[in-house]
Amino acid sequence: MALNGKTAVVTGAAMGIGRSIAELLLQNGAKVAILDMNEAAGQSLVETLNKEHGPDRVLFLLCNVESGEEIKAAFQKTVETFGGIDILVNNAGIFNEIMWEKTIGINLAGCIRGAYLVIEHMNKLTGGRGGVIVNVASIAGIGLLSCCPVYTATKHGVVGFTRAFAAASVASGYGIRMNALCPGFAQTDLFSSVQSRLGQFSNLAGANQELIEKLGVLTSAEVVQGFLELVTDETKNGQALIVLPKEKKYATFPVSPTD
Ligand SMILES: NC(=O)c1ccc[n+]([C@@H]2O[C@H](COP(=O)([O-])OP(=O)(O)OC[C@H]3O[C@@H](n4cnc5c(N)ncnc54)[C@H](O)[C@@H]3O)[C@@H](O)[C@H]2O)c1
Ligand SMILES: CCCCC[C@H](O)CC\C=C/C=C/C=C/[C@@H](O)[C@@H](O)CCCC(=O)O
Repeated sequence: MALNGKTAVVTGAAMGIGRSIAELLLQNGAKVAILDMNEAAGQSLVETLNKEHGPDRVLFLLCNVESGEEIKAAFQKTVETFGGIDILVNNAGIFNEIMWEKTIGINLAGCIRGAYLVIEHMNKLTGGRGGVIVNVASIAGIGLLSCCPVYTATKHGVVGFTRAFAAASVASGYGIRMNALCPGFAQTDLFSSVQSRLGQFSNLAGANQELIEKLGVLTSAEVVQGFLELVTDETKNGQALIVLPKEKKYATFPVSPTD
């Protein structure tokens, strides 16, 4: 899929990985709706991007992905402004083992909520032009991170949802691809604040630090190169792309648990 002229919606795009994804999409000629619950950061980013990319290509919409109503309204505004939605990036996420139900509500339910609400705008069976959804999971969606069982569960959930939805979309003729981006540690606000949000497993902070030193830390710019591949390569559907500082590879899964 060529990005030029396409319309993308990116959740949690006021900063961090989401911001880098929005910038990459703009650099490649797409129009972008930035959804975030941080209004000050979102408005300030749009002012910067308007100067860099010209007016009328970027839109900030205040939206908490915990609310289906807010997501629905933001998608509607995007369609009215840009004429449709071709790409959805479910990126909004938090790391908080203390507020674990909120973590599930944002990281996993927020992703499902976004996907199910964008179907009406993309589904070829109901007059849409098809599209692609990328869910920002994590390598904690493939392997475990013992310091954060709930974060790990949400990201495993995102990967499972991605694989099953992709198969369901093919079987149903929706014309919507879905892939999961699975980065390792990346230098963002989420990453910097982990220590104070480990809750009952803060005793495992040291072991986690050793893992960080072993795997290294990605820049957001490195993460988004993987994203570009998942969006533009039309052969990729139901894939989970692992991105680490020195390598990029697709996750493999057993064909069937009974094999
Ligand atoms: N930083 C890492 O090491 C890392 C690694 C792998 C995957 N990820 C995933 O990447 C995604 C982005 O993380 P990041 O590191 O850029 O985080 P970040 O904290 O830097 O940015 C997250 C953005 O999401 C927004 N947000 C949070 N909750 C929201 C909500 N309910 N509704 C709307 N917006 C909301 C925040 O306001 C912020 O702008 C997350 O899903 C995270 O799990 C991060
Ligand atoms: C505290 C992490 C905050 C950022 C979370 C991000 O989503 C990044 C996750 C990055 C790395 C995950 C690595 C998982 C590795 C496992 O597969 C395994 O190799 C290591 C198990 C070590 C352990 O017991 O925790």
